[in-house]
Amino acid sequence: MNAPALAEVMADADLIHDREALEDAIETMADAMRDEYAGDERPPLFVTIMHGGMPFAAQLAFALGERGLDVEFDYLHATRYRGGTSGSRLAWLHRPATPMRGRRVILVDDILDEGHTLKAVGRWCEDEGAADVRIAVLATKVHDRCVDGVCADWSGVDVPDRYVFGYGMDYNEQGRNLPAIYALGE
Ligand SMILES: O=P(O)(O)OC[C@H]1O[C@H](OP(=O)(O)OP(=O)(O)O)[C@H](O)[C@@H]1O
Ligand code: HPA
Repeated sequence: MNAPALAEVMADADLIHDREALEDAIETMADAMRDEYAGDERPPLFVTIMHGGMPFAAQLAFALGERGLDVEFDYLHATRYRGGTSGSRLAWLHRPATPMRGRRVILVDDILDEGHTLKAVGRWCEDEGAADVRIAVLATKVHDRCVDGVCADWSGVDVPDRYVFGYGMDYNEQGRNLPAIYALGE
């Protein structure tokens, strides 16, 4: 069966965080991140987790640049939801090309939900020899199902324990470019 169209879903959805709130949260996060890396000789490796992390990563990168912190870009694609609303086995679609050995790595993603994605990706970076792996997410979902030992070093906003979309996050591959976060109607 086809998923409902975005317009239908939006009619029932709740606005959770508007664009202004998200942009403010990103600015605040950039202040803290700049302080963490300001004294380093080499720029951190800023790894965007596709697809969902892309809009947030772009905005965070500009906010860091504005504060004088250079970052080196790479990206990876690992997916657990594949357009659906519940997670399954993690599939790697692309791994970063930049050698991780000795690098300080920032993993940049839209949401920390149950944490399986960031746990697996973080472990892979460590296995590749990263000196330090930190996590920056736009949103953290509030529940008690997060895998042990995974938490974001920087998180913009909390979201309720509902399926959320917008600002990079999809509802059946729709709505990623909405400039706010919504929750599916209950
Ligand atoms: O904490 P978890 O429960 O592991 O879920 C979080 C992950 O799920 C989403 O990715 P998704 O698998 O939907 O891939 P996509 O970004 O390409 O949509 C999101 O972008 C995170 O990477
Ligand atoms: O609530 C969610 N929305 C979109 N993508 C996600 N990936 C994990 N949880 C979510």
